[in-house]
Formats: sequence, C-alpha cells, structure tokens
Amino acid sequence: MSSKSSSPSESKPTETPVHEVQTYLDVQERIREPEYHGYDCLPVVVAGGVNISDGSCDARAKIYIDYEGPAGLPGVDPMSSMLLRSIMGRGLGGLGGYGGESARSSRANRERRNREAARKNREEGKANSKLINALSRASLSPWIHENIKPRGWFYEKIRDLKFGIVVEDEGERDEKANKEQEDESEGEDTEEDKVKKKLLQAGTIARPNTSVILAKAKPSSFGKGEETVFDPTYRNGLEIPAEKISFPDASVLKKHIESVVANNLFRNRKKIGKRSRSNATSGIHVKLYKLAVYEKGGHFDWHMDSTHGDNHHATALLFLGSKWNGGELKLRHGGHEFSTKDIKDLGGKEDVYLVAFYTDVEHKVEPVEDGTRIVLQFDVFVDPPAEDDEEGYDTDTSKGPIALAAEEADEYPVIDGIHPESGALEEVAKIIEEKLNGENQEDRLDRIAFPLQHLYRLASIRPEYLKGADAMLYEYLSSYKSGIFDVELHPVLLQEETNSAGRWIGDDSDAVKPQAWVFDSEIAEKGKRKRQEDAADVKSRKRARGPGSSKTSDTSDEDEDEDESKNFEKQEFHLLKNCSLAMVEETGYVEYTGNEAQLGSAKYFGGGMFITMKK
Ligand SMILES: O=C(O)CCC(=O)C(=O)O
Ligand SMILES: [Fe+2]
Repeated sequence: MSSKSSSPSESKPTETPVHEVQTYLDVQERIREPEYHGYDCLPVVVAGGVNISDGSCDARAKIYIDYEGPAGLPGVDPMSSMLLRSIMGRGLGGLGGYGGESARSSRANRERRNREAARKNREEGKANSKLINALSRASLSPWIHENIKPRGWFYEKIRDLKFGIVVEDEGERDEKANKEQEDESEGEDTEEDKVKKKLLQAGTIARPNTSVILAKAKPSSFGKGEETVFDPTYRNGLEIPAEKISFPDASVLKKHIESVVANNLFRNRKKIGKRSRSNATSGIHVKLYKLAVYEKGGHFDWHMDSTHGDNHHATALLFLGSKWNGGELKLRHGGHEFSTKDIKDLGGKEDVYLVAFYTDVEHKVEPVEDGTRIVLQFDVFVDPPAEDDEEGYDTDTSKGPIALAAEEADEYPVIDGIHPESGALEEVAKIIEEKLNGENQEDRLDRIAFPLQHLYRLASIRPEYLKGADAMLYEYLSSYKSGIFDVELHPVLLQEETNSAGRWIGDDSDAVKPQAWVFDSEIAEKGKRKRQEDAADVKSRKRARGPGSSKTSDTSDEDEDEDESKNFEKQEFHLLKNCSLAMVEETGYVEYTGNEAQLGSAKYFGGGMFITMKK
C-alpha cells in the first residue's frame, strides 16, 4: 500500500487501487529480467494457474494459505495485505490445487477443476491448518524493551554519562571552506582540521541539553523506494549524525545494549548460552547511528529501517531523559503490535528506556504533543562467523540455546505475550515428518516449505543470520531426531497475477476463482540456461531440470547431475497469514524504509524454509 494511512488497522479498501497493481506489474517485470535470475530466487507464483512467462503451466505443488488464522493471536485485519485480500476476500479458505492449468483451458474445464480443488481443500484444510497453526505458535517476540530504572545499578552507571556535539569553530569555518575550494581536497580530517573543531557539551543521558541539541540538529530524510527524500508529512524530525556525537567513553552503555539485545533477539549467537552478563563478545555489536530529535508536532510514519550491511539486523533505541508527551513508538510484525504508550513513564523526566527490534519490524513515531523527545539510535550488527573458525557461532544446533529455550518455553523471556509455546515446535516437526515420511507411501510429499517470518537482504538469507522465530525453527528442524531433515533456505518471491484492473486473470466468470500454485524456479532456470548457452553443450541444455536445481547460481556440470537426481514432484508451500513474505511486495511495505533509500543489495527480500527427508 503506498498511502501512509493505509495501515492494516486504519483502512480497508474495497477495490485494489491501480498503483498497487502497478507494483505487482513491476515485480513481474523484475522476475523476467536476466539480472533477477541472477538472484536465484524461487518464484512462488500465486496466480490464476498460468505461468507468467509463456502461459503454460507447470505447477508442482499446492499452496496452503492460512485463512482462518490461529485462534487467540492478536488480530491484524487479513484484508490489509493486498495479496491476502485478493485471495481471501473471495471467501476461499485453505486454497490449494493439483496439477496444471493452462491459460487456454476452457471455462468448463476450469470450473470443474475449481470444484474438484475446492472439495479437496475442504478435506485437507483441517490437516493443513494444524501445521499452519503450530507454525504460528512457534513464535518469538520481534522486539524487546527495557526500562533502565532510576536507582537500578545500570542507571546509576549511565545517568551522568556526558556527550558532546562536534562542531567546527565558527570563526574558522569560512577560512577552511575557502582553503578547501582552493585545494579541492576531500576526505579525512587532518590533524589541523581536528584542532579547529570544538565540542559543545550536550548534557548527559539522563539530562540532555535540549537547546544545544536543537541548535545543532538538521531535518531528517527518509528512504522512499529508490530515493532519499524530505517530506514533513511523512517524517518531521531532526537529527545529528553519529560522526558528530562524541562520548568520552560509551563502552559501558554499548556493552549493556549488546548484552540485552544478544540475550533476547539473538540467542543463537556465540557464547550466549552462557548467559553471562559481563559477556562482551556475544557475537553482536552496536554502532551509534544518530541522535534523533522530535519537537512538538514531530513524527515519523510507518517504515522499516534501512540496513547498513548484510549483517545489520536490528535497531536499538535509547530514549534519553528529556520530558515530552505523545510521540509514542508503535511496532508491528506478523500480526503482533506493541506501543510505548503501554510503558509507564516513558517520556517522564530523567527516565531512560531501551527498545530494540529487528530491522524489518515496521514502526512509527506518533506526533509529539509537547516537549522534546531525544533518542540515540544504534545499529545492531551480527558478527559473521570467522571463515576459519567453526566456533564463530553455535553450529551445534542440537544444543542451540534457541532450541533449548523453545523446548523450555517457561524459561524464555516472555515479551508482550509472544513466546514459543512449548510443544509447538515439536508439533511442527511431527506434522512435517508425517507429511514427508508418513506410513502411506503414496501420500508422501517430496518437499514441504513455509515462509520465513522475517525479511532479509538477499545475501542474509543464511542460517547464521536468521532472526527470531526463523532461527528457532531452523535450529529445531535441523536437529530434529538427530537430523532426519534437510533444511534449505531460499529467497522466495510471492507473486500474484492480476490484470491491469487488479482482477485475477480469468476473473470474468464467477465460477473462476483464483487458484494458487507454487511454481518451481522454471523461470529462473530459463535465465540461467540462457547465460550458460555459450558455454554449455546443447545436450545438457535440453535436459529437463528439477526444481531443486535452483539452489545454486554457479551451476557446474557436477551440480547439474546432482540436481537432476532431486525431483520434487509433490510439494506444499504453507503460507501464513500476516507473514512478511505475503506483504513484501506491497508498495507501502517496501517503499518506506528508514533513513535512506533502499537500493540494490540493501533491498528486503522474503525467504522460505524448504524441508526434505535426508537421503
Ligand atoms: O525515534 C524513534 O523512536 C524511532 C525513529 C525511527 O524509527 C528512525 O529514525 O528510523
Ligand atoms: Fe526507524
């Protein structure tokens, strides 16, 4: 949704607006581009049964969509997602279907197939909603908040921590500017430059000097699609970049944030299992990004934060002890919501608060009613495992702290009521095992998949970078029964096929309901084959390829042989309501990112977890 006001709870459009359809058309263009194929995504096409590339159909799997949703989850209107609106708005629960359907099929054929699919869905819906339900309950909080209480040991340590703003000496500035113009010099400050800079004291963590800060803060930009823009109707705030903020020693503060974030949001990182408070090498490090200031009327509408590296996975906000009213921070993810309004005393004088969340969690700052709201924003980076160091992160998934914590749900921090329900993970694994390796050989699936709950940069869809519930499920399923499953991660593009009016292709007839299919990466394969044309021999190009062949982009002959042995004829993809994957192609979901434009490799992608039985 491109309009800032069309959040799930705020609007329920009845028609699909044209600009949203345009986004989908853009996506369809993207998937056809050769560069896109280079990304090696598995395009999961939710369509009218028609292959977008040539109208043929090569469906190999059923897609199940969480229609009813698990009972008891705080609801986000399912109509909020364009994709789900299109599919669910027609009152079809647990969509699914068999076989292929060509664009040229007759209407009668389609109707018959639809009736048949609907009947099968009803029969199977019950069984499949069990998996979707269990997956939804295997959930982890995507955020944490901590009141750094006055009189607490840590508050005492940081309350008087001073900081300053680096400014150039006013008198020297013109002279320097002239000199720079003459020299045309750019880059690092010389020793001489540094001398010319001075530090303005900006107060302490508990008592920031508002007037000094306001005098030096500049208007904040934000990323809208591929542009970085200023638009006070979307974001009206001021900021001072990290380079201009100087702490004599911020190590205690940073270590604390690192340890809180590590122990809650990244429990699968190195040494976290030890749960040592003083552990500074938790595999997480934070870097100050900026100081943000909102005065009366200041606000920032819904967005996800832009990322500053493939290993940048969370944002930590330290609310300084200035006084303000309003300006609540709202967070939402996967149907869960949180608001700082519920935190007593936030905005109370000298109170310090910490809120941290994964970068793909949508958030907004409501208008400040009065006072000045001052926040230090930190980027949270996950240290990549050292290349030659297998112990760089916890590879022993059988004892992974997330898996352990999930088994012992009581021990896991329960935040805002979101926590893994004990038993939910085991239930997920059991259902998957039954589907892949059940007694009745005929009914066995070759592969089963579900979406990752978080969004990632393309390069970050890797086991060691998984966030929250994704990390937990990956660990659990990889180690289930000493490793009976192969668990693969793939970027996934969910795609809806509509015509320019936003109608399903073939939607001219009441009888024709949308069918949902998972396609294998045939489209990607075509692009890949084209690239290989010059190099590869004709024979190998003509060979039929299985869907498993999409998992690497640099396919060698050896890989091809291996890929061909994998033939996933029967697969299922289970799509959860409110999952980021279902929303990722909404205009509003990806176009409004944090502080800068989201370009190239910094774009968010959805992913899926694909499970097969180990051979
Ligand atoms: O100040 C806040 O609470 C959050 C600001 C924010 O979301 C941002 O600057 O990206
Ligand atoms: Fe943000």
